[in-house]
Amino acid sequence: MERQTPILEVDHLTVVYETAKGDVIAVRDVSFSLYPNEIMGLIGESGSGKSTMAYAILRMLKGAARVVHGTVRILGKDIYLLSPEELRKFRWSHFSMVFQSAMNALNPVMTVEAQVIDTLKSHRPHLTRLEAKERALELCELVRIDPRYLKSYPHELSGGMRQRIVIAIAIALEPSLVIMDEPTTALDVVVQRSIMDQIRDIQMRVHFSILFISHDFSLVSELATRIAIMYAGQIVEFTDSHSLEDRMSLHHPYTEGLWNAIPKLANRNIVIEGIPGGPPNLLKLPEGCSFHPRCRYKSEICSAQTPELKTYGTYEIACHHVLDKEGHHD
Ligand SMILES: Nc1ncnc2c1ncn2[C@@H]1O[C@H](COP(=O)(O)OP(=O)(O)OP(=O)(O)O)[C@@H](O)[C@H]1O
Repeated sequence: MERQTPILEVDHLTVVYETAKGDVIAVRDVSFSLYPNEIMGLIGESGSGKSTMAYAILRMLKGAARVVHGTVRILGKDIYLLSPEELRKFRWSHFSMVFQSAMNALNPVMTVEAQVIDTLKSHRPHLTRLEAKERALELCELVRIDPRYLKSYPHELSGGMRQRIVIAIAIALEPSLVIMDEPTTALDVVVQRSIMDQIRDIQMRVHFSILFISHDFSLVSELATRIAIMYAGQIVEFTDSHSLEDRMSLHHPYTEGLWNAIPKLANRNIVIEGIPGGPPNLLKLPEGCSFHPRCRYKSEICSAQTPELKTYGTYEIACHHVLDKEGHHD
């Protein structure tokens, strides 16, 4: 299939937190592209650098965090070369975001309708109030919220409804890219499921690309077609979600560990295996492959040489043993 021009291009991105103890390299030389209408998942354990990468892409890093290398292009524009005013115009119109905490994203002293209209009018000043109100109604329909809630304040809505409103605001200006960072994590499982279904439904109706960040592998594998697996600031694998289960032996050992840690309904008696050990200290990564101290397949080369991402069919995997680890399976 011939690929279109990417919506998002991340090229050799490296982000550090400058701390008294030294630079914490939270994102290390990450490159990938996201294409029109594509939903790409980004998963990894807590502390692997997912949120830092999201904030870097959005040019929203704060405090001690710095992009020290690499570029981020959205619709071909290097967003770090935009002036603050250009960035303000570009954000929401071309890319937007949905974070975990809807409560923090919404203004507690404005009605939902005022907030939707505010976003619309600040980027499309020529819209009349009536047109903005009509668009707010349309958006309500899209996220399946009864329009009467437009007159409510955020605290009057449930967590799931608030998150739907945040999604409505994120897509209000028809951006090409929406970055979602754990958008359902704060919600209970039933609401989480309904929001996931809705995200898929909205994306099919209005078409935009999504970078969906989560630590929940099963959630991501249901939504995304392509998945990036992040470990200690690096992408160690790009995989497609269709054949995940069938070909588990042909994945990075970390991917295998994350997958095996998911409770499977069909196999209730199976003991869930976690990944031994914990994430490495980002101030001082292990030599060679940073996953090797936790890896059951490791050999001498793993502590001596950093594996590069290599292509295996539709996958890219950074592991010295991906082809021979099959024989190690119990
Ligand atoms: N302000 C900071 N100063 C120093 N290090 C930080 C700072 N914020 C984050 N880090 C470090 O950067 C690394 C990446 O953090 P990040 O929050 O991006 O990971 P994450 O994968 O999104 O984790 P989570 O799922 O818990 O949000 C972590 O090891 C974290 O300790």
